[in-house]
Amino acid sequence: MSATIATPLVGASPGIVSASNVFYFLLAPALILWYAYWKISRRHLEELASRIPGPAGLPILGNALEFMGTSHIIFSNLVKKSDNFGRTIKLWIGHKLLVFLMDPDDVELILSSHEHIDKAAEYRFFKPWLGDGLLISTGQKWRAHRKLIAPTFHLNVLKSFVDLFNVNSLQVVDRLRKTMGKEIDCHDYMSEATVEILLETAMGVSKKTQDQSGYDYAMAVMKMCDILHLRHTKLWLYPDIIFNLSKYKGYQDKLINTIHSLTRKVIKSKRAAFAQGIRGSIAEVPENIKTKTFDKTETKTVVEGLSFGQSAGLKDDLDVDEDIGEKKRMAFLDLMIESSQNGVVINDEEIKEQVDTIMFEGHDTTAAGSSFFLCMMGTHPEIQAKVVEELDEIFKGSNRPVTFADTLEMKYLERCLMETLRMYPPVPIIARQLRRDLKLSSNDYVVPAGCTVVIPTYKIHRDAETYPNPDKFDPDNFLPERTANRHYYAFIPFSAGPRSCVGRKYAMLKLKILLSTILRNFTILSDVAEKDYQLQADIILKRADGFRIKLAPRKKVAA
Ligand code: HEM
Repeated sequence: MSATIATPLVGASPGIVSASNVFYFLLAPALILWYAYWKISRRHLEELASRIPGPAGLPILGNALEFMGTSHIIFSNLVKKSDNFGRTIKLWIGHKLLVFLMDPDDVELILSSHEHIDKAAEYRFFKPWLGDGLLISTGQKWRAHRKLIAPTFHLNVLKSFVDLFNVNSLQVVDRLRKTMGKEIDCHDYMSEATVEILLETAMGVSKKTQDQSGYDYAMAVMKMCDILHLRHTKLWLYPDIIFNLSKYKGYQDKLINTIHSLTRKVIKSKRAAFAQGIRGSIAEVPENIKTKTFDKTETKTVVEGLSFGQSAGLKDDLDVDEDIGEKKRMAFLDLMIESSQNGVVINDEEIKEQVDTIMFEGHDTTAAGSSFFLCMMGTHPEIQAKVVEELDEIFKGSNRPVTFADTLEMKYLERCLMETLRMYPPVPIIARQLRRDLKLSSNDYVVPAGCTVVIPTYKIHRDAETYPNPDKFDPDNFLPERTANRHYYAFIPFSAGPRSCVGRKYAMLKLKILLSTILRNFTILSDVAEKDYQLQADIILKRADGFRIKLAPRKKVAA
């Protein structure tokens, strides 16, 4: 159908104009008006931004060219460039303003706030995968679900996981034993193990009943993170309309399908167990691994601060002292299913979103943390020897499994773990959307509403004013006398405040059991110096060159 309209304005010849001519005739002024309105609405943001220091950018593109090249090149360029500025830096990616805050006083303003809790717009790329789960949701939904989920990671729930942490750690040791003397990428082993541990503990299903290996799931997650990182750094892939036309969309759909098929199976098998009246994990623990017989720790032990990854003096909703009652102390997926049965707090779709979120956040972070730890042990044999000396003191050559009480004795190992998380924080940046102008504490700058505030944990943890000799792996950075004098917000591997990591205590307990079990069995060897690590930050911090180590059997100390 031809769309023409008569117009008296254009005379008799030809007497009519096509609708498309009118459209283009009106489009130009409309665009000019829209641009003028857009510029005026951004005047405040641009004016405040102009006072904040940052590298010079190009018209329209801003600093987008800084994000060219491989993940490793982008990461090392940004880290190097940021050394030329102070603790507040701005960057423009096209029209998007990013303000990096590195002063712990300013970091505190954001992380301790109950107002600045909205995640940055870039987190929306996670949506097809994680839906509106705890990591990205905000407002009332986030508050209600945080309140529901945080108690499922209470220490008393975690203690019931100790045996399964042991069983799974011993199975990793069996897998690693087959690699003696060969160079391996330990991240492959850690990813598989951390997925399987999550399945058997927080999800409470048996990994044997899942007909997909933890490794396949972990690899799909890793590739998904590559795509998300690409979208974060390549300006043209921001709009869905362009991304959906790119080759990456089909690839992403396939990966999400692999990831979601595991989630669906997990929920299905948990529901089936629930229907049979089974509560708690259905994964089996062999009799000889059950620690009940020798762990004499009081059930109500409350351990805060550094033992569980938090700067001494900081508290969050995981540090609840009171015993919250037997009924409420359920593991994550048990509680989700039970709550959904009355449909009020959480519905089926929301359970899926939360399971996807916990499966991702719970495995990839700890896989990176444990892999960096093993590399540190290989690169610093003298430090490894001290960790082993402490383990020999605790276990006296016995093969017995690790108890909760043992983990509290692993003070030196804990300091090495903290130092690993300082130098190689698995979540290297945290980003929030600012809804209101924010006057900084450390200087006179005002960060404008509408920008993305970036908290670069990696840089904050390597600040020479806070950590003398920041690029040296020194577990003594976490001696009580040193931590006591440090700003709480200068060490934030698990973030802090109301949106801190809900899995912080889970991660610390699991890592101590997993890593001590590996070190009791093997000597870790590595000939790659830290300066040669090729770091990349595809959402989670990793080594682009692989986490390469070798293992040798360790001789047991006599009992
Ligand atoms: C070494 C291990 C871990 C590290 C370094 C880590 C770090 C973090 C960080 C920095 C955040 C804040 C992210 C942001 O604001 O964008 C976070 C959030 C979160 N983490 Fe972890 N995490 C670890 C392990 C875990 C584990 C084991 C779980 C679950 C079992 C978990 C579940 C979560 C969840 C659900 C959130 C979102 C919390 C919220 O927004 O309310 N994490 N984590």
